[in-house]
Amino acid sequence: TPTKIPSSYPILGSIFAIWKNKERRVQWISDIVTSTPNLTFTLHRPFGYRQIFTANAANVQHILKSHFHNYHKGEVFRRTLRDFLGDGIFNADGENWKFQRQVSSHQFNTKSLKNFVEHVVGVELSDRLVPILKNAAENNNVLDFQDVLQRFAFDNICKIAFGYDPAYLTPSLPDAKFAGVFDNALKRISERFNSNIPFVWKIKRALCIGTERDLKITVQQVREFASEIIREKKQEYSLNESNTNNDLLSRFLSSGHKDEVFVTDIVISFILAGRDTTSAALTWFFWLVSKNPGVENEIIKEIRGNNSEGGPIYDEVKNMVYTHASLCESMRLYPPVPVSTKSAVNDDVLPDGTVVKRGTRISYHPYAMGRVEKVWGADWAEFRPERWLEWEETAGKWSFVGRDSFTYPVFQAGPRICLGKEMAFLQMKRVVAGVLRRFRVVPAVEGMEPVYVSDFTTKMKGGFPVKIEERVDH
Ligand code: HEM
Repeated sequence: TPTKIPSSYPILGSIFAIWKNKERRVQWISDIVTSTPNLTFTLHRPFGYRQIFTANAANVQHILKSHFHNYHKGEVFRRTLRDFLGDGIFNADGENWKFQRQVSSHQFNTKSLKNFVEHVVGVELSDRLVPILKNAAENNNVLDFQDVLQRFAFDNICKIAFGYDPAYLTPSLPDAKFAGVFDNALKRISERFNSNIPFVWKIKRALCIGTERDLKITVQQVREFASEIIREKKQEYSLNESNTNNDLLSRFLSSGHKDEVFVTDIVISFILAGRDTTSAALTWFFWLVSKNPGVENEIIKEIRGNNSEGGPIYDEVKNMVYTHASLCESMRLYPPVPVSTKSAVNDDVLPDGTVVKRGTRISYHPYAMGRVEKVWGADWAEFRPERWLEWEETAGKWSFVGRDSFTYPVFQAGPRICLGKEMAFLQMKRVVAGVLRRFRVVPAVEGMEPVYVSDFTTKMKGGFPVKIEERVDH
């Protein structure tokens, strides 16, 4: 294919092309990157700002692992997000990052994960999601499945992060105050990244006008809400030092970290990480499955093979190989985090020869990487879980054949690989089993082709309207 690199002009850079493609930034960059010989290109933004995009696995390994110390979140990223995320793990580099990573990692040990999938996810599923689906099936209602899955994930992550249940997924699908303000704050902060002239937001912030004024208000609301819960927790602690709650906040409090601002930062980062990611993955997954009945049948065979009442738990969920492959395959095409950006600390040269100047922003692009023909073959556009599987003739079952995390960096890779990866898979597989065992999820509009949009994570534009059918043979 001929390369599609946009024209660039002095001072203005490629502003016209950027502007023209602003509604489909991710797909546009993906088309360009996959058309270049090295799977790498440099976008010239206005005023001399450069940004390198790459879908080259050797470059990704270089940035995320072998030269990890040269690629930070960096000051631009940190300053842009600081008003919302403070110094939470998502917005931290160096020692501060290391410390948070270390304390939080205990939240993801086998015992915590077991508890999470059996209790937190299990209860949300049986007490909330299944009754809502049953009701929709009986009344032939249309549900926005994206919204339902976001509510599910929000309840879950709040319980993990600070042992608080916002009860966002209840039959009336209420406006939960915390979720609402969190959403608004996120939308406003991502506008900073998407503005074409990078410093305009700073002027607006200094003057406290427009979107920056709204941002200030919503961020304050998020933080007040979080602080209130934290204060309650601290009080619980002072009354009962031996409290053995297993949420993340309790873990930080019991390790002696009681600085309210700092623990608020931590909690907010975790909510951001765990909230829209699994719901985005599942939304696209259910759409793809609805279009591929052969895949749906295989998944159901696997779930029923597990055979436990009320849906499979920890060990069985772990063993759902075909479902695991189907989730990997849907995230290859629709990665919840489509692009992730680092900043070079010093001058460097990437393995493909691309020269990187100190301070340059460099983004690896999982969305493009799932579309590279040389890697996935001529049928890359097809949803085919079997590309992740091998049939073991003697055992009579599938086994999973993973890709290395640099070819498939959907969860990032290297020292900062997603902390919640295993938790996310457990949660998603439990939801898939709990839903598909009993229901069919059918797009309300036949032949629907959703529009992929993204800020930090991806969404289906306008939601995913579905009808729910209860299986007669469940
Ligand atoms: C399908 C679901 C998920 C996907 C695709 C995903 C993907 C990612 C990606 C790409 C990053 C790197 C972001 C960056 O720094 O640019 C990341 C980081 C992170 N994720 Fe996930 N994530 C998922 C679910 C979760 C869940 C459920 C949790 C927590 C409960 C979680 C916790 C984290 C944390 C704490 C980090 C920061 C790690 C660090 O900087 O050291 N993630 N994730």
